[in-house]
Amino acid sequence: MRVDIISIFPEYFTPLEVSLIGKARSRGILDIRLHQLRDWTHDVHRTVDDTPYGGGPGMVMKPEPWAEAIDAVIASAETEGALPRLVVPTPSGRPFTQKVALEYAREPWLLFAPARYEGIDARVVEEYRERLRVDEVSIGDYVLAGGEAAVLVIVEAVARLLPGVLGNVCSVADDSFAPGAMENLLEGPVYTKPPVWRGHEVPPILLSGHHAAIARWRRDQALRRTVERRPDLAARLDPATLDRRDREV
Ligand SMILES: Nc1cc(-c2ccc3cc[nH]c3c2)n[nH]1
Repeated sequence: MRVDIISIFPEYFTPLEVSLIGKARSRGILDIRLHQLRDWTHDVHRTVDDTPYGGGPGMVMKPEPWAEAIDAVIASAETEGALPRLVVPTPSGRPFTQKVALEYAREPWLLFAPARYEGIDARVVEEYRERLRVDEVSIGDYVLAGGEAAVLVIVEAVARLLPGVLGNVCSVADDSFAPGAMENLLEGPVYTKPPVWRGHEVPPILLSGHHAAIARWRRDQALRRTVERRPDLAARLDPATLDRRDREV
């Protein structure tokens, strides 16, 4: 997968050089390319923003630098054999969920446009909707100072789904929210050695070796945690699933 990120703070993405993503890049699974938006300005101050039409606080990102940067990145579409999906993080976007992460993980090429200030002139998204698939996505109902942190979140959530990135394939299938058995379910508690730590014992079932009973216990813990912490997700569960939780307690 190729990932292009255009930003006025490319140094924000240094974390993508370490850990799982860093290894995936060195193994050629991920090809992440960073671009400084200001390289597509033509004034001495390398200006990327201006005052908002209609008044109001803050500044808006000018359309020209973004369009020149995006055009430059997608110019290599011929060699890529396809155009990228343009992803624009914004508080007003569609929710970025595990389902969307799985969708993105199937894409050969993602192009991220993290904004700053009050956002990017709306005509940029309008312009590229004619040529690209454009997604305005939100990573949650809170407001960041810019889109870079959202891009880090999205890239990590997507990269870990790519074949070869995570060591143990099973761990992806068991993710919270993963389609199938874990859909709309939170993961339950996890434990490792020592069996007793500061007087806290590991639940005995986990040391029993009874794999079917352990699987049932884990699902029950996931159901309990979901009902307690995320009633909105629990409401989507099959009532029979919830009933079974009660019977198996
Ligand atoms: N989910 C979410 C996205 C954002 C976001 C995205 C881009 C910009 C640009 C300036 N502030 C921004 C905030 N906040 N929260």
